Amino acid sequence: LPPSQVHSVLRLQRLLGYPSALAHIDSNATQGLDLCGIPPSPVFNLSCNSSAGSFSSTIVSIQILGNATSLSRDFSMETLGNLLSALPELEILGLVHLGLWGSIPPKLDHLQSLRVLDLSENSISGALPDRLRALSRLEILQLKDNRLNGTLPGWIGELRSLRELDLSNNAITGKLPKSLFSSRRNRLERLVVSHNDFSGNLPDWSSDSLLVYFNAGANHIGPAFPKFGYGGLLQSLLLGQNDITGGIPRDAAARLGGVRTMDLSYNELHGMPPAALFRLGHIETLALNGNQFLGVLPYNLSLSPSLALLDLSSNFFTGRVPASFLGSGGSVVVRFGKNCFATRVQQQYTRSHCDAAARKRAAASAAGASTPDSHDLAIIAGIVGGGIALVGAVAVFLCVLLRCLRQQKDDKPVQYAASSCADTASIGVPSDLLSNARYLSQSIRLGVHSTSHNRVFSVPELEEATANFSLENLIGEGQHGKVFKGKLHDGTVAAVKCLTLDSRQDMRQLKIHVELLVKIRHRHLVGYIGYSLDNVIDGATQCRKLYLVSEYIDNGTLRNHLSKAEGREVLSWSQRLAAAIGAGRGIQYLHTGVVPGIFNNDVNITNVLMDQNCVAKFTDFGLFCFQCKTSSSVLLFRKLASDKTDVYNFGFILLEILLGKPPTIEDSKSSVHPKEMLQTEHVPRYEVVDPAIIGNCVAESLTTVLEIAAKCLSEEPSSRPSMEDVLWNLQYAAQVQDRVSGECSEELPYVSPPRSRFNRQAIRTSGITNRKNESGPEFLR
Ligand SMILES: Nc1ncnc2c1ncn2[C@@H]1O[C@H](COP(=O)(O)OP(=O)(O)OP(=O)(O)O)[C@@H](O)[C@H]1O
Repeated sequence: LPPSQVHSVLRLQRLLGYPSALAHIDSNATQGLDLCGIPPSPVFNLSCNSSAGSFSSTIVSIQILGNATSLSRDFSMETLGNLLSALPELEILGLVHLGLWGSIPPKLDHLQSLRVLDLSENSISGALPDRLRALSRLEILQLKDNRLNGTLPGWIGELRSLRELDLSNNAITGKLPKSLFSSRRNRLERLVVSHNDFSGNLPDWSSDSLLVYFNAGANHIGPAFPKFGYGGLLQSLLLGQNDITGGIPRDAAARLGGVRTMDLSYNELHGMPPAALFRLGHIETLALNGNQFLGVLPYNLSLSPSLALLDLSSNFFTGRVPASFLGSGGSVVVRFGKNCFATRVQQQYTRSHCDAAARKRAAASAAGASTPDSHDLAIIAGIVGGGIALVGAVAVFLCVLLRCLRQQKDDKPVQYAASSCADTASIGVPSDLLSNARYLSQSIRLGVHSTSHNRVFSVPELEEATANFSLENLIGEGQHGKVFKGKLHDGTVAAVKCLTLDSRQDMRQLKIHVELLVKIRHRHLVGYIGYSLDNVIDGATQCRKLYLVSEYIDNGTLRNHLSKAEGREVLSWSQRLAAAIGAGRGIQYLHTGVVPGIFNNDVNITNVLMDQNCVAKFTDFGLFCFQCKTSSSVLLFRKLASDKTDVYNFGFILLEILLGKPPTIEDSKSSVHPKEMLQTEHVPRYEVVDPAIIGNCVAESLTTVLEIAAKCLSEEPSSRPSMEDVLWNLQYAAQVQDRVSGECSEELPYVSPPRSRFNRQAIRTSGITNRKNESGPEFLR
């Protein structure tokens, strides 16, 4: 390399605060430094080109993946721009998760050969500088997860070579430029602008657009439904959480014939979705939930055979549930709760709830407060036939009224009952699609780390990481298989779990499921970093291997922390509550934060791992369908599973934190099984509680946990509480404890006293909490 280029790399290393990705570059050894010879790794890649007949090379690619949260005050984007402009042959530039801050340096326009520019996951602010329009060879522009603002310039769609643009998770405002949607201007196939502040209608979509993937979820796009050209190539249309109002035009299905994933959830769509939408030839995921659709779906509504997930929940549908939604044996998951269907399946509201919404909509249409949907418009057009506007308005009113009346007549009179089930639906986290990147951004919003690691590993890579799955690296073995400790290429220490699969299992569905699992991120879940699916099928067993790679959590299980082993102090009552709340939050996220929910999660105290900061993290989730002998459909599994098994098993975790040891008959001082001690006929006794917590544990707090544990362990699933209810009680218990003892276990929201007081009287009189401390709170003695 010419010395000037070596110098630039060394200056870059200094400017970026010596990130660990560049640790192997000796900044003092300018002489003989072979930058072009450094082998590529997942965090650093530098490649060079040497032209024929020339003795020197030139740098054509630099990719650095950092782990910084922010760079020092001395950092300057301008300096970065100057420095990079000294590498004019650069074709690929990736500076990801390095904490870069400031505006994009205009000088990047000197990099005329640039094909890939990736500055994702930094803190870059400001607008896109106009001078970047000179980058005519740019094919991929990734600026996601930054703080960009301002409007999106029209020239962005004029970059003739552009194939992929990702601006998600920024604060960009204004309309999306028309140029982005025309193949005459660019080669764009993938456009991701989700989680910004874009507003206004989308420009008409020309039929020659090459877009295959379009994600503009979580903006303010609307009110008009976008107009798509016929015969487009679009496969993923993600427009959830926007402001699109009115009906879905009847010809939308014909225009979107190739779509596999369609998310229109959480808009303000109303009327009736066209039946053709449900029958799209390639559709796999269709999310229409969280809108204002109303009316009666045809009982014989047919669904496309390719459909795997249909979400119609949280609308105002009435009448009978279409037969296809309840059909058994198929692999489609249909969510239709929170409507007013005449069924007790999934949670339904009473008919009056939906009728009120229908009246409101009719009134709004009549008052012209909202745009009438296209169907209404067609009828108006027919009636009015180009007549006077006033007559038109009256006609709209009459028409809507007539439709409502006809609809009421058609609906069979059914007794609608409000569901008595606890509301386990999503709270705050919107429904989502299996393949939607919003999972990641939601997770990031929930305060979790970069997801850059998620990837497919090769088997040799994992063999290298675990020294050929050597015994020294074996951490343990559970019902799903062996777990090994391993060191990945980039130095990350990971746990590698080997699962055995029946080769007859539907690999496509399994892959969808695993790809979802590796995207899930939550503070209280051990994240899966990636996976590897071995293609070799064992001739004797007809099984194949799946390796799941997850974060390595090295502070033992919650069970380890309840006994004095390895010089560890046992957890206090507050700490036990914090751990239970943490694990519970992780499990609740699996039930309600992912759609369809993930249940039957092998909830078990040895699957609650403690990190160095004593934060509890639940692991092994989503593995219910991986046993070798099972060949049933993954999606069907998910459809049939419920949260009540997890709640039951969570009861055992609560029991163990109370007892301080595994709840087995042999260990119990009593002849009654500890679980039964919590039931009505066997009132809990003082002796069952771990002596280590007696004395610092507030009686009210303990009683609350005893009660909710007893409820979780009810034999009858319908008597068990939801995870949300359990958490609510645990938070109350922690709050009572912390207020009195002054221990602060974790930041907890304030909760009022528990709603359900299960068998409180029996427990109170059992001798467990009946001694009042004169000087204040009741401590258990
Ligand atoms: N991500 C991880 N980091 C550190 N240790 C782990 C991790 N995952 C599992 N382990 C450890 O590996 C061992 C085996 O775990 P595994 O989950 O397979 O079985 P288990 O929890 O003991 O039983 P079960 O199969 O019933 O869940 C346990 O000791 C567990 O603590």
